[in-house]
Amino acid sequence: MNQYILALDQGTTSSRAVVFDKKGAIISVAQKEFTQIFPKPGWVEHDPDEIWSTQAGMAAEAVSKKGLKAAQMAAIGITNQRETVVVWDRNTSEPIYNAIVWQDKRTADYCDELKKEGKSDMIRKKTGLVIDSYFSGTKVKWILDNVEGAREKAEAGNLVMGTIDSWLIWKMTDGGLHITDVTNACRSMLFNINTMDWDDELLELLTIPKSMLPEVKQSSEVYGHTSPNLFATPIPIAGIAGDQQAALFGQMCTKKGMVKNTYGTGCFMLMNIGEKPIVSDNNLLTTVAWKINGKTHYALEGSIFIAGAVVQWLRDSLNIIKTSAEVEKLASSVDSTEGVVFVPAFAGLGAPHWNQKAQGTIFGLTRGSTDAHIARAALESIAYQTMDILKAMEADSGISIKELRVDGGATVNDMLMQFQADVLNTVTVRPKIVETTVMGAAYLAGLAVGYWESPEEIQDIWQTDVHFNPTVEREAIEEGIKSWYKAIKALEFWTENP
Ligand SMILES: Nc1ncnc2c1ncn2[C@@H]1O[C@H](COP(=O)(O)OP(=O)(O)O)[C@@H](O)[C@H]1O
Ligand SMILES: O=P(O)(O)OC[C@H](O)CO
Repeated sequence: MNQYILALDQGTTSSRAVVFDKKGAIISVAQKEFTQIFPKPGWVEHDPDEIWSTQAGMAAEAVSKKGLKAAQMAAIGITNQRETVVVWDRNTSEPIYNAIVWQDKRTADYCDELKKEGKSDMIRKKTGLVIDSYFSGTKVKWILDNVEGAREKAEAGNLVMGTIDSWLIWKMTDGGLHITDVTNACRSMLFNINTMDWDDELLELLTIPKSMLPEVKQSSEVYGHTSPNLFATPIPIAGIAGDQQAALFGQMCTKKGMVKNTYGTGCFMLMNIGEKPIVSDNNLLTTVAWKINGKTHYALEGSIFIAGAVVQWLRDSLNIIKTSAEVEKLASSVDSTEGVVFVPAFAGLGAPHWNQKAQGTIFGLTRGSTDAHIARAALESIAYQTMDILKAMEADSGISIKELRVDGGATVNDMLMQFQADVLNTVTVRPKIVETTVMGAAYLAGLAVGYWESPEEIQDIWQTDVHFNPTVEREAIEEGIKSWYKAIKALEFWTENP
């Protein structure tokens, strides 16, 4: 009987399940979007039960399509939207509040207080992170401080917390496992990336009881098996990684200096920096790339909060396109933005600016500006934000980047990919299979159970589809870059002078 790997990708906007074969080919896919909850400006929540029901539903669908059977799955790998956090009751498995999503800004003022108290250096050295509401720790503190009775219950040992990987595995094992992996733990602002353990000083600072925390595991090992309530045959759960680290692995950026950028809701660029963490001098994050066979690899990361989401905004709020795909045609209908610059800071600005209070702004509008100019400026903003991060990465690592491997939903847009290559003046490489996030999770699980023998075996699966080479004259591009920096400066002034 043929054996396969089932990989689950619980993303910000949808839950997906994909079955892979040994050659890395996709055998079946199931995907479902779920509800985004915006209770107040700047707040973003998900219903943990809907996350679970959509993810479990998609897993069941993927393993039963095309005559497949659960018993054929050699292992399950899990990858997930990171930082988004759930607090639930250890005894009933009931969440006590919605999941607070990574984009949620409700703890921005508290983060500013921590900065004023002079905690930035200590937190950066221990966690590799800048203080920002993006990370899970302050979100958990908010739940404990604001949900009635939560703190007492937590202190009595009755509440547990976890990122989406923990929550899914808890549900998949009927509460049998409360675990996470190093790549998710390191996004909590509670985990020390030098000692590779939860940090008591940070837990005390954020007043989070240690009893709430999951056990931290490697990214590739057999953690346990699914409960018989999920699939008739228990399947080993054998890989966990946050989605961006999974994509780095799925892109086979396994050597120091290799870089990938994922263009989804946000954009996340990661550079493999080897087995020693580098503290960034340029406002990037240092993050754990993976831990396999006892060896930890680190990455520098630049996180952009709004990338493909700006296209959704054009579609859903401005209604100037009907589908995301239409943006390419509209943006290509003009040769330039005619001076329009769009900074889509709908959720503040992430790396390297870290401006929590920045808001989306469009500069340079004239009576001649049209929806096409705005659409083009929106796409260009994705490339400019990526450029800011690439420059910071080169400065931190001292490595000049030779090629950028790309993946994620927005990479189907050839115009965007070409513009990206032009702005970076660097070749942009799109692989044949752009499902690298979920593939990364499959690889991690497959390696743990011996489905694949070694990363070298997997290396041969990764294949290039298109190389986008820089083409245009630098002059026009440099003009555009100058305008982008002017816009970022103006936005800084706007937020500093409320
Ligand atoms: N042709 C396109 N051009 C630009 N952006 C696109 C295009 N098609 C989809 N997108 C964007 O890609 C994102 C979805 O990518 P995906 O990798 O599935 O995201 P996520 O994992 O964050 O949910 C959406 O924000 C969508 O607007
Ligand atoms: O679900 P995605 O692909 O938007 O990724 C979200 C990131 O993990 C947030 O850090």
